[in-house]
Amino acid sequence: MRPDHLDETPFVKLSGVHKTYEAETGNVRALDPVSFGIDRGHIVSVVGPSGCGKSTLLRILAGIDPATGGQVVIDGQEISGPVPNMGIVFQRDLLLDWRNVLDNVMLPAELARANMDETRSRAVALLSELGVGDFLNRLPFELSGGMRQRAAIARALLMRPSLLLLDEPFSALDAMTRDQMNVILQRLQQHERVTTLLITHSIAEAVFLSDRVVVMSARPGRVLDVIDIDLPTPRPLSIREEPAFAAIARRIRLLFEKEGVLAA
Ligand SMILES: Nc1ncnc2c1ncn2[C@@H]1O[C@H](COP(=O)(O)OP(=O)(O)OP(=O)(O)O)[C@@H](O)[C@H]1O
Repeated sequence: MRPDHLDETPFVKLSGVHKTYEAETGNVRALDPVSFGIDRGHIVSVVGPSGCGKSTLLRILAGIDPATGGQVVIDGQEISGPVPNMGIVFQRDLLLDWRNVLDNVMLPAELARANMDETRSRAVALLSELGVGDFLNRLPFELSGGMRQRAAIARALLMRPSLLLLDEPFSALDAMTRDQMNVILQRLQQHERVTTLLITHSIAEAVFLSDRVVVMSARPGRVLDVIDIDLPTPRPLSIREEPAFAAIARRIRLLFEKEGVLAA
């Protein structure tokens, strides 16, 4: 673990970010001060138990929910409102039912009044890379959950965001589709190199996809450990059976066991 969980100059830097919700039924301390960094082009995962403040952290980073205290700096600028040029994917894909796949992916280009020809080529290329190039004219209801989520990822990446936020994007998918999505996302990241924060409940997914894993305690969430994942990339799924991978997963599991989050 780095002494202060921070790099010299990470692209994203959270310093002492904390959050207390003021609700009518009383205050909810959701996040204790959290500090870590995300280097440019890296994927950092936040893994932690339900209710530990992971989504809160993501919303603070997106600038759509203010922190109670602390500082978020993105590319040298402290954020004070919604972060421009950000891509976001939630557990629910939020595709528009009446638009076909290509038109769903093109939505951010329309909103930004971008050059439609150029962005359409990028949309088609992204969808092909994601394995849904043959489904451009299909409506969302005609697609499986995994295919819908691929379209949602293409939409989030279309405008080349400087930051990609993934809030448990694969947790509604079956285990095999989830594995497949992990491989696809990793392959895409090999050339997109977009700075990414991934929120997940899955230790294996976090270790497989990430350059760094932030391990959170139960609510109020605090950082239990920040682990740099030095496994070579690209990683085949079979890496999960290798001792180095298993050792990292075990280290994270033991932290949760020690906290009483997982039964020992
Ligand atoms: N707007 C709100 N007002 C009051 N409390 C809130 C609000 N949003 C979240 N909370 C509380 O803050 C805590 C953290 O919520 P959050 O959704 O960030 O957790 P999470 O780790 O993402 O959970 P999960 O893994 O189950 O999605 C929870 O106890 C939740 O009930």
